[in-house]
Amino acid sequence: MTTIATTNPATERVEQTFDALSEDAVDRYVGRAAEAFASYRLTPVGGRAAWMSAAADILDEEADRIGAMVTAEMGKTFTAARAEARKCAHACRYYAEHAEGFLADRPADAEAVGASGAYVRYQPLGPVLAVMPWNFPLWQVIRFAAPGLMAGNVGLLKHASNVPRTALFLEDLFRRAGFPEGVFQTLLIGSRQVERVLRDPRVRAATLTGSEPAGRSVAAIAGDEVKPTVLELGGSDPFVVMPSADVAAAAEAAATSRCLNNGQSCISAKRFIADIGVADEFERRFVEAMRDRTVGDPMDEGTDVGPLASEQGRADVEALVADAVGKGATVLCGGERPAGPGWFYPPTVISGVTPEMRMFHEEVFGPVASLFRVRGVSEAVELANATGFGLGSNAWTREPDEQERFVRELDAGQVFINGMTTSYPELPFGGVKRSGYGRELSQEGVHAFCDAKSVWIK
Ligand SMILES: O=CCCC(=O)O
Repeated sequence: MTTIATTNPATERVEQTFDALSEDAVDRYVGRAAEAFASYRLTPVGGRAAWMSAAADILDEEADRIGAMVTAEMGKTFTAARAEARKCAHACRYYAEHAEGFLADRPADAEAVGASGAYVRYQPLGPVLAVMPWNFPLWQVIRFAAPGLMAGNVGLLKHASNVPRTALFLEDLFRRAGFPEGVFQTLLIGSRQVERVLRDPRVRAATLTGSEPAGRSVAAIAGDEVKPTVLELGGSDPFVVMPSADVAAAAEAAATSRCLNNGQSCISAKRFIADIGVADEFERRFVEAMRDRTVGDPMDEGTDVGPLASEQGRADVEALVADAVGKGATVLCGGERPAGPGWFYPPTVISGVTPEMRMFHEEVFGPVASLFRVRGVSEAVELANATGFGLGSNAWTREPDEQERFVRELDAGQVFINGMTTSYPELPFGGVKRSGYGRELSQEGVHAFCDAKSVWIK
């Protein structure tokens, strides 16, 4: 039985528990979604845009309150939680402004197909089940919902069980913004109830951001039902530093990326690969920057790193570090949990990580970096790609030829040169290999849940 509860990771105190919906209730929610879709799909895009802009205004106006709610549920710093609310507002506005263009009919060569007119029309799929994680509990949902709803779909959210207040807030947000009843609903359900919803013929597609096992399971059921899916799974992003790089800037960005969201972001850089020409300097600066991060109360605006979201999450990180150290790796900073309540874990840098260690292959979902040394671009690319994941990637070099090689050869859905991987509504987001498939955000995110209907007229 899944516990749906708000437990403050900084205090370990359970603040509120929630009952999961009964099967009958879930059935009513799905029915309401199907009914809402029948009329919502016909609403003009301009009307949807007005509601989406209203959602953006609420997110901006209430960013402080929303931020405090998120911090209390999953432990990210208040500063980061408030920034997340504002980023969501920006995304809602972006789709309100651009969706009409993304959804416009695309003309085709009528003469070539023997027609007097031919074009492609983008039409919504229907109710989409969104299975979402706790790490960016607002943003991960908005990343689907803003483009998805603008395209005329309706959403059913199954959020992670540790962020129920945020999940309910999101339903309320879209209702208050003016979207018709049933267009966006939160299902407070456990993961065992997901299969039934996904197999319901009224649900037409699914999107999942989360772990690889969860992705496999949802994709397998959806495949059996012949329903499309978008999967955004884990990552173990490389961060390469070459001799021509601005090493000071790279080291600071490296620490920011690794400590982002208390180390719990799929696109945090996790494996730091420095060319031998700058490895000593990079290591010194990076370890210093990681040591300088302030760990503490996530509500305090001076805190850089709050607690991990769960006790299990911290135990998983500790097990990966212990495995590496037990097999000969060296801890350069951090590596010990602090005393006292809260699921804190300090920024940690580890060198000497080898393929025998779990950390070499697995995603570390906490502020722990592994450090490697290579000679030249070919070795850097080989090591960067020596992972089953392929979400984001970062390379620091001022040499145009090297930049082009990293762009071409890194196996990842994103490559950032002289910067850290970040998601933007303006750019498609997603992974390759075991990091998933399909794209969210930008025009691709709108089309992900559309049928491209070919129209031929004589
Ligand atoms: O955890 C992965 C998503 C992070 C983001 O979209 O910024």
